[in-house]
Amino acid sequence: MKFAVIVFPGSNCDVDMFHAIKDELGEEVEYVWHDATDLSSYDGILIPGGFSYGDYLRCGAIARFSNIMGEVVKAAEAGKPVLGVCNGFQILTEAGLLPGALLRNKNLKFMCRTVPLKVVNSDTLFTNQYSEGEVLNIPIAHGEGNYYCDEETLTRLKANNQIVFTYAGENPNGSVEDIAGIVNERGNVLGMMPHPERAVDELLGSADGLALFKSIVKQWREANYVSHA
Ligand SMILES: NC(=O)CC[C@H](N)C(=O)O
Repeated sequence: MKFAVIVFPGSNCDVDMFHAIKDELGEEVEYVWHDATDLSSYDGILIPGGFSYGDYLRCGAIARFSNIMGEVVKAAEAGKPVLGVCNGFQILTEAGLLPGALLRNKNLKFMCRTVPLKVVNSDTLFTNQYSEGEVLNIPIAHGEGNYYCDEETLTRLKANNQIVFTYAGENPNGSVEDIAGIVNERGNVLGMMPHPERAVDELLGSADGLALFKSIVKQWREANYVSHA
């Protein structure tokens, strides 16, 4: 399986994401600069965290207009897995690929720590290697991680099982219903504030994020299995 890690000016988790895929997962991965206009040769699209365009005007608000985003939309429409972590999640909401918005943390501070994260839906292509209700240790590092959506959207998210992760301990940022990660209705676009790519080896303090990437690969291999019998 071949992944693209999209790099914007100001991305700073691109190297961690690349490392997670190449060294920990052992899959193919390439950096793709935000100016590129073709993602057709990639099977999975990863939008890493960081401070794209210095977080002006809002986190992700400028990155959403980069050339590459038209291709990210195409990939999502084609059913390819698209994962946005932290700034990546913010970009996906700004682009309209995921509902809702990420607001300033309720305490107005940048928060950087490992939090307990609950797997609410293990029936997605991103979470099939977890069990429902499992609690993971995954780092957060954000200033605008306070997930907000209106009542109608929340009702829809619940009805379609689109809430994938919630904060299991104290809600660190004020997110509606402790939401930490959601998928689109089709289930192939995941946005999450915590950083699974920073939790792929016990040496980093946790390896709980690795199964997320393994889930993507497992689903892809099953979907693209070619019998030579
Ligand atoms: N680690 C990140 O991706 C941070 C995202 C964004 N710059 C924020 O502070 O909310």
